[in-house]
Order: sequence, then structure tokens, then C-alpha cells
Amino acid sequence: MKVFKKLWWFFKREKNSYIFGVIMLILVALMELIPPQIIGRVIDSITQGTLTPRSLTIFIVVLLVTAIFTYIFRYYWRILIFGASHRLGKILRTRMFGKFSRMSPYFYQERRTGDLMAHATNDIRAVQNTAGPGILTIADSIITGGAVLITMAVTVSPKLTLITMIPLPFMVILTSYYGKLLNRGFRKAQAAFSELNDKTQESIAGIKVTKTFGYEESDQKDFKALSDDVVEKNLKVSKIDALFDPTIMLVIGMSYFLAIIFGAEMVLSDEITLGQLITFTTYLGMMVWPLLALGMFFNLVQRGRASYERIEEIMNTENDIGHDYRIEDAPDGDISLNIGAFNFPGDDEVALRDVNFDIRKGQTVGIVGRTGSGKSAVIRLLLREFDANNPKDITYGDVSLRDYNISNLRAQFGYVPQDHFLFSTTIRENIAFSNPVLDDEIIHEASRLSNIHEDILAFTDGYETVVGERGVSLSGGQKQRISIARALITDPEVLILDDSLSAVDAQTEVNILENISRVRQGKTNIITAHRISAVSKADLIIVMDAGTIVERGTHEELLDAGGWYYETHRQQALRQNLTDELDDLVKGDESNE
Ligand SMILES: Nc1ncnc2c1ncn2[C@@H]1O[C@H](COP(=O)(O)OP(=O)(O)OP(=O)(O)O)[C@@H](O)[C@H]1O
Repeated sequence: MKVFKKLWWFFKREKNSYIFGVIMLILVALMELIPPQIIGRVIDSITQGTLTPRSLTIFIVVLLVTAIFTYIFRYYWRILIFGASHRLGKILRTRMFGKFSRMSPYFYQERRTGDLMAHATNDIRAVQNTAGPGILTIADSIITGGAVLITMAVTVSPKLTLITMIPLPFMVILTSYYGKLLNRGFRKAQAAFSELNDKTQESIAGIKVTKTFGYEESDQKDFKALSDDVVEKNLKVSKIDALFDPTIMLVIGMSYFLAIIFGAEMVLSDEITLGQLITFTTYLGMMVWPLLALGMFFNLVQRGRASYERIEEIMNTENDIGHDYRIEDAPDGDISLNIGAFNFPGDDEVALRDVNFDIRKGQTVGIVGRTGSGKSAVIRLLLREFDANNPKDITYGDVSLRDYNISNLRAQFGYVPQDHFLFSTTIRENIAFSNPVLDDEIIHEASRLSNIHEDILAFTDGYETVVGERGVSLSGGQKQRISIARALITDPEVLILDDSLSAVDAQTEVNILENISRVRQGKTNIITAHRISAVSKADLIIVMDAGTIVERGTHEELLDAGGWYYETHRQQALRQNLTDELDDLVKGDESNE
């Protein structure tokens, strides 16, 4: 019953629905007591020869009125109790989604999408079933069961009622034992479903890679193994499930047996009439549902408890990025990094060491370095996707990043991540993501600045072209440029391009960088890149290697220094010249043809 205690807040909140719902159930139970009484009386009137057309008409009218009221009460308890349970589903889903959207990347690094989706669907449904059908079954078994038992005792015979109740305690003991077994089994089945969900999600997302490598068969084998596991665990649950009904039916059979043996004896000894015995056995038949409902109740409650605990695990996970802050104002001024050492949560290895540099307001700062040198790590700390080890490691306007309201802090940045993401909607909505009601002209201007306007106009549906899973596939460079337009549209204080020009050609890169420097006078830009050309115009260039700064200065200073920057620039310039010459050759050939 633990789950009821945990859901108490909800029952309190919805007390009116539940109180009136239960009143309706009581009324239904009372209505259902009437027909057996009528049947018994009709039979006794027939056997005693007292049945008249008038009394028969009265009996029929009473039956009809009972049926109508039962119909109405049944309709309303459903609306009240099941309606409330749907609201619980909605509340839990909203809370869970809120939690998901507040959690830091580390939370997602630790968990799998399929698992989170299983929590948001299957687990919430199981809890919802506890608050809907769970309440119905327990209320019904107590109300209908209790009312039937009392009526049997009062209107027929307390002795016969007691005798037929003898097998009931065995049933309660057995069903609550099955319930405990079910809890364990259901937890395992839900966990297996999470795994399967995750596998499905990942396989679909990675279908192109799987096909390219011809791994479909092995992927299917993995899927089948997980699917078999889900079936096996659910079969175990079904085996426990299957114990409930036969046990209950056996108990009811035993009660019938006792009722017939002892009831017949009582009829013969004139303790009760034949009509009363028939009324009694009809009532006993009405005990089938309350007893089955009791079994179902134990079943639903244990499922709900297992799922509620799984949901709680997620909801109680602390966000590793603190949301306490002392300054409501938006940050402004210079950004200062003084990172002694930083390691990602859950990782002992130091990812950044002695990263000290200032980003003055209005400057453009470039960060270059080999792959894995820590460029993105610096950006992710700036955006507070992860927290630096010490609060003073990064300051914005001389204040620690942690002292700002995180939403206000992030609102200062326009971020184009390395692994850009487009939503499955129109290009227009993707660009105007931060403000869907923006004028077309503003959207077009952002697209022009990021050199994607012409490409978009070339699509049949232009800005209304749907992209992503449900729409056309875009090239890597097109996606990058749409992501840049999305960031530019907010005219952020700090624009961050994290390796966001890697998939565009040299000329497009020049165009975009020139546009940015023209329209973003007085605003800060941070550009990380592998290509030196992307940062050569920056006011300050930081060269990183193995998580630390190895060179710093302007383009000219770094060329003079003759280090990694100089060497990389030389190689990249050579490669670019070669590419240009080849392009010229191809063009020449084409014009000769
Ligand atoms: N969430 C994480 N948990 C643990 N280690 C991480 C995490 N993210 C990155 N790292 C590690 O930190 C180091 C720096 O990675 P980072 O992504 O900052 O490199 P980068 O310079 O941006 O590389 P690239 O140019 O390839 O994007 C790498 O060794 C990487 O494996």
C-alpha cells in the first residue's frame, strides 16, 4: 500500500473527484442489491401462489428504475475516478518533462534515451492505473463485497453467510503474496522494456551506419536477444498474474459448495425458504467481481509501486548544475577564465589544466588546437553545461558564472554547437526558434548573414521546407549555416561558433566571418576551429593542446612565434592553394569542352 501513501498528495488534491466517485460506486453497489431481492420475492410469490399482475408490474418497474440509476451512477464514477487518474498521468508527465529539461548534459550522459522514454510512458501509465482502476477495484471490492455480505447476512441468514466466508482469508493471504512476487517481476520486466526501447531508438537513429557496414543482421540479432528478454520477463509476470484468477475462482467455488450443502439443509429444516436460498446464491454470484477486483487491486498496486519507485529515482536525481544564484541581472562585461584544473563529472582524468585568458567585451577570440585538445570543454564550461571545479574559475563581469540566474546567463550567448541539431520542422521555424513570431525579413537577413538564404530559396518550399526526420536531408554545411542563422537572430552579447564552419568551403567561411564582424560591432565572438583561416582575424587566438594553452597572441604574433600555429597555418595554406589550383584546372577543362 506504500504507493497510496506516496500518492497521497494527489488524492488530497483530487479529493472531490474521489469522494464523489466513491459515493457513485456505493450507489451502484446499493442498486445492484435490489434485483436479487426482487427475484427471490417473485419466486416465493410463485411458490406461494400470491403473484398478481399488479405485483409483477411493480417488480418490473422497480427493476427498470434500478437499471436506469445504475447506468447513470456507473457513468459518473468513471468520469470522476478515471478522469482524475488521467490528470495524475498529465501531472507526472509534466513534472518529468520539466525535470528532463532542467537536467544537465551529465544526466543524459549517464542515462539512455530509450530508458527515459520508458519512464515517461510505461511507468507513468502503471502509476496512473493505480490511481484509476486501482481505486475502482479496491473501492468496489470493499463496497460491493461488503454490501453483498451484509445483505446476505441480514436478508437471508448470518449463519450461512459466515459459513460461506470461511475460504476468504486464504484468498487474501495468497493474493497479497502473489502481489509481492509480482512487484519484483514487474520491476525487472520494466527494466528490460527500457533496454529494448533504448536499443530500438539507437538502432533507428544509427540505421545509416548499420546499413553502410552491413550490420543489419547482427543488429537484428541484438534486438532479438533484448526482445526475447522482455518476453521472458513478462512471461514470468504473466505466470504470477495467472495465479490470481484461478485462486479466486477456487475460493468462490468452495463458497458455493458450502452455500449449497448448508443452505439446502437449512431449507429442509425450514430455517430459510427456497427463494431465500436462490437469493443467497445469486448474491454469492455477485461476490465474484469484488473478489476478482481484490486480486486485480493487489496486481495493479504492485505494478504501480514498482513504476513509482522507478519514476522517483529519476525525479530525485539532483541536478549537478546548481540553480542557486544571487544576481538576477544579466551578465555584462569581460569574461575571465582562470581554470587551474577541470575534470568532467565521473571522470578522474583532468580535461583542462591552467587555462587562463580573458575575453574582453567586444573582442573576437579564436580557440584552435588538435582534436580532443579541450576547445569544446572550455565552451561547455562557459555555458555552464558543466560547472568548473571552483566557482571563481570563470567570471563574467567580475562575477562568478554561478552567481547568475542560469537562464539569464545562457540568454547572453548565441551558441552554435559542434553537433548542430535541427528540429523536424520547417527551416523558418528552425531559424526563428528563439522567437517564432519574428518577421520574415529578420529571418531572411539572418540567413543572408550566414550565407544560406540562396540555398533555402532554391528548395521547392523555400523557408517552409520541412527538414530533419520528417523532411528533406540537408548537407552538413547547410545544417551548419542554418544553425548559425538561428544563433545570429537573437543578436546575442556573445556569439559562440564551436567548430561551426568546418563543413563550409573556404569562400563561404570568409563571407560568413566578414558578415559577422560587420554586424556584430561591439559584441563578443568566440570561434573554435581546426582551420586557422576561421580565427586569423580574431583579436586574440588561443592555441590549445592536451587540455592546456600552448600558444596565444594575434595571427601575426603566432606566425612569428613559429610554433604549432605557424606550422598548421603553413600546411593548411599549402593544401588550400593546391585545392584552388585543381579547381582552376577543372574549370579550365570544362570551358575547353
Ligand atoms: N562529457 C565528457 N566526459 C568525460 N570526458 C569528456 C567529456 N567530453 C569531452 N571529454 C574529453 O575531454 C577532452 C577534450 O574534449 P573536447 O571536446 O573539449 O575537445 P575538442 O578540442 O573540442 O575536440 P574536437 O576538435 O575534436 O571537437 C577529450 O579528451 C574528451 O574525450
